[in-house]
Amino acid sequence: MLSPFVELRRQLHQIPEPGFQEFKTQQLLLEQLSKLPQDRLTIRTWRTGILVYIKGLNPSKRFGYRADMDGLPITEETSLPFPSQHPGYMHACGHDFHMSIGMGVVTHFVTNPMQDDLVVLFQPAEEGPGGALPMLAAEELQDWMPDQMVALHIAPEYPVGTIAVRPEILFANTSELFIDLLGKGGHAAYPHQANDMIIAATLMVGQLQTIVSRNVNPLDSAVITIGKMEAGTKQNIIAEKARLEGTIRTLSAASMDKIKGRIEAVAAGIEASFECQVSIDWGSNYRQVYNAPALTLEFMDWLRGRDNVTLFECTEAMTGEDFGYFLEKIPGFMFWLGVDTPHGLHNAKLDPDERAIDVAIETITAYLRYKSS
Ligand SMILES: CC(=O)N[C@@H](CCC[C@H](N)C(=O)O)C(=O)O
Repeated sequence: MLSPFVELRRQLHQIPEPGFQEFKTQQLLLEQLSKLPQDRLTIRTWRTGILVYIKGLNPSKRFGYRADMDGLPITEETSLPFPSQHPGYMHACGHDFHMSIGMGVVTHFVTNPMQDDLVVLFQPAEEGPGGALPMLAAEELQDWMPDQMVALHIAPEYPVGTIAVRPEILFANTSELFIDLLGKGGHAAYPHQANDMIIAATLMVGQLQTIVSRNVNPLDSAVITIGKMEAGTKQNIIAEKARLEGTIRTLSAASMDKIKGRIEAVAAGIEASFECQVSIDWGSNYRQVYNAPALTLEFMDWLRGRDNVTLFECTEAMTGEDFGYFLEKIPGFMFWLGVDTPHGLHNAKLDPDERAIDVAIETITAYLRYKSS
């Protein structure tokens, strides 16, 4: 028999939706919540997100667990019997896991309350444009603000039963990057009468790749990835426009500022040499995920005494997470949950091991009960 939370994960897996369009996801979660005993439960919605309050027995503080909700624009290539029913979208970053674990935590505490209160936040739009910052500012959260936050992220590279974490920085600062190049289109046979934005954009991609290697201190990790490039309309027309879409990752805020300055300088150079216009949009920016040192070390010590999990002290990762905004305001931490699959995050074949769902629910509920006693 499948655990109800594995079953829920499979239902969620079939309905991945873009950020702030998680309508079916919200409805499914609300339906699940309505089946639970209601005496300790208060539910609020905010945009496509959900805030769930579970009253404790004799509360003196309020804990928070956050699960992100959105899917990614990826066409699923798994051979799962419950694939995405939304063409071109997939839960390829584990948010289906994060939500079903969140529901497992809610279900546990409505039937076995702890001393303290708990707020479980189902947060939209983690992949972009970022739901954490506006959710933190939402009226619906102000009188429910937790005193401590916990969140997790699935980790394909670790076996089931592994929890990987570290104090201080876990994930990088991020900035999206959208670059539009506007030149002059023309006939393929008359390049001297046009400004070809395919040539300008490809040169720009090459120049962007020199920034990390030449301008950033090698001891301070940074990444610039261009993940999408669009240009042109037909094989014999010189492209008037090109667009590059990417992301910047840095461990330090200073490197982020420096990289942005260098990108502007590269753009000015391309404008001068191609007599074109280059405009840059930094999209959404996420703060680093900074795990509160004392709480994280205490969690790690507590994990060492558990026999259903193995603790691994990991290094920082260049992934980003808008949970960093929660940790900027509220002490807490994020950890990696091992789900043992050869395919990485954002891969069309990602197939995390569902046994990790119960491991996570058990670990989070036991930890919160320990903290609440
Ligand atoms: C855990 C994870 O994969 N998070 C995403 C966050 C994306 C932030 C933003 N859209 C960007 O691309 O900068 C990641 O790609 O790390």
